Amino acid sequence: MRTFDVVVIGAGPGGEVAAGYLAQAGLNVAIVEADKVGGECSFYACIPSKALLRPGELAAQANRTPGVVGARLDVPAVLAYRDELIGHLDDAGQVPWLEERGIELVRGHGRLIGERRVAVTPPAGAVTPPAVAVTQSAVAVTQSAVAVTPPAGASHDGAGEEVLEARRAVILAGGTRAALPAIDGLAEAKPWTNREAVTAQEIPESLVIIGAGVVGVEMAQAYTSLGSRVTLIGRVLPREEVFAGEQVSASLRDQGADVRAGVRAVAVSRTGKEVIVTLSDGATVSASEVLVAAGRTPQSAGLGLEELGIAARGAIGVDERMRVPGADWLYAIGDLNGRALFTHMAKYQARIAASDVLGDDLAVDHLADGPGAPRVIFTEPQVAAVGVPSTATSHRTRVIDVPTDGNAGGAFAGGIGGTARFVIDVDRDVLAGVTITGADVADFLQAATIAIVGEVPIRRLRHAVPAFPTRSEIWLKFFDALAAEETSGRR
Ligand SMILES: Cc1cc2nc3c(=O)[nH]c(=O)nc-3n(C[C@H](O)[C@H](O)[C@H](O)COP(=O)(O)OP(=O)(O)OC[C@H]3O[C@@H](n4cnc5c(N)ncnc54)[C@H](O)[C@@H]3O)c2cc1C
Ligand SMILES: NC(=O)c1ccc[n+]([C@@H]2O[C@H](COP(=O)([O-])OP(=O)(O)OC[C@H]3O[C@@H](n4cnc5c(N)ncnc54)[C@H](O)[C@@H]3O)[C@@H](O)[C@H]2O)c1
Repeated sequence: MRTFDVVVIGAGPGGEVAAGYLAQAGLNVAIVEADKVGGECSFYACIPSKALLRPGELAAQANRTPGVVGARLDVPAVLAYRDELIGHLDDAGQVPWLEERGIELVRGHGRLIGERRVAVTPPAGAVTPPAVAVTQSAVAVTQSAVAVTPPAGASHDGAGEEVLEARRAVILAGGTRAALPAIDGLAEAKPWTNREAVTAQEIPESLVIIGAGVVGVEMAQAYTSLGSRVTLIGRVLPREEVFAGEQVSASLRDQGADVRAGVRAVAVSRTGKEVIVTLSDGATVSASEVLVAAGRTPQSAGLGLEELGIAARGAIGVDERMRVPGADWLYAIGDLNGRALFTHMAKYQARIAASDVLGDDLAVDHLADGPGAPRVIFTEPQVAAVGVPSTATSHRTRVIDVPTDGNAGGAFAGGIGGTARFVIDVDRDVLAGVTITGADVADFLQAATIAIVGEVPIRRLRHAVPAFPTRSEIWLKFFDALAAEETSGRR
């Protein structure tokens, strides 16, 4: 048995940042990873999806710009660029980051076998790694060859397990996998999940997407731009401001996608090369492939939690320090705790958990976590939002909408339009939520996040002057609209 100060299970963005933070503080840290260092984000989620989206976004923007004609995609080159960014599904490029910080990487599946004890089962076929074919699609994904040689001093039981002991804490950071909803025939139809969608080597002639949440709309955007005939099923971005879903739907339709927002998928079947999806209104849609984008399942089963008396179904509940109630040595961060399924929030929670292990207090009264966390959806238009939508707050609010491109800077922005909505908590005189749609609005979000997390009073915020001619003048338009309302209210 080897002993460390902290053992982290899962080397996605959450686990890596927690391990890095603790190692830099001088602690002796092990990180256990069953698949790829870098996690879902690096290989099957954020990075490849954005690599597929960005070229189409740029080409569309260029073609909307007066004086530019004929920008178009070279699809094989887009896929090659994506493959390069995900290291051809080999995590060798990620491991040095751990090594440089002196973090011990232990390959295998980790599970708790007692207080501060983790058993690691080496990956199946660890000595001669097999090629794992993902057969349900045009994709043949070969897992990176990971030879696991037991390190000096390691002790293994008869099943090849190694036991690690943590002096201080265990941090669970195992993330999620795509949920397969109970739709008749879905599993048998071998649907694509996010993994096949973002690693495909061929673009199917047509694609039907079940679920129009974040994964659904981003993949609808990407595959439409890459030449697939896309049908998107489900209410579009139901957790965001209604106008955001409407604008994204309208834009996808303009680009040629078939958006069926009022229905749900109720049955799926595959006949030969065709998948047929039956909708709740009785209609059917056929396509070459079906992508299920209907939410995520936390990877909490098989972690040994039930044996420790901790509920192990679904997301693992945590307090504001990311501690699992009833076990002061155990933390759960990132997607696994279900609070805010974003890479930046996994990394944020990692810093909170690590600082708690170190006895510092980063966690006091923070407003950044949970459903109001900052988020950007990389469609055309992009949707950048932080805090609560106007429909989801119980406070007395006032809503101010201004056009995203209704300022001098917007004249150069590619002509896609969009809306910037500011939701004011009237009693506290602070912003409760901001949603901005439009071309290239992702980086607008941080100003709104600072205003909300900093609880900057609106009367103070008016003195934050945006430069001319920048698109940040949406803030000026917001203050103008607010002043106009106040003036007319006084008359
Ligand atoms: C298609 C798609 C696109 C996305 N795009 C974005 C985006 O643009 N921006 C954004 O902020 N978020 C995005 N997300 C969400 C983002 O991917 C997640 O929020 C993020 O990956 C969560 O990080 P994590 O560290 O919690 O978990 P993960 O990245 O899921 O990593 C968990 C790791 O733990 C390992 N593991 C699990 N259980 C065990 C175990 N028992 N033993 C050992 N190892 C284990 C897994 O193999 C994995 O490597 C996207 C998600 C999807 C599906
Ligand atoms: N840009 C980003 O930051 C980004 C990108 C992708 C994913 N993510 C994260 O990943 C999470 C998971 O994304 P997701 O899209 O899988 O989940 P989601 O929860 O955002 O959306 C899933 C949608 O599928 C719908 N659905 C379920 N069953 C259905 C059916 N039978 N027919 C039609 N619709 C059905 C649900 O009602 C829901 O609206 C997101 O919440 C987000 O936090 C972030």
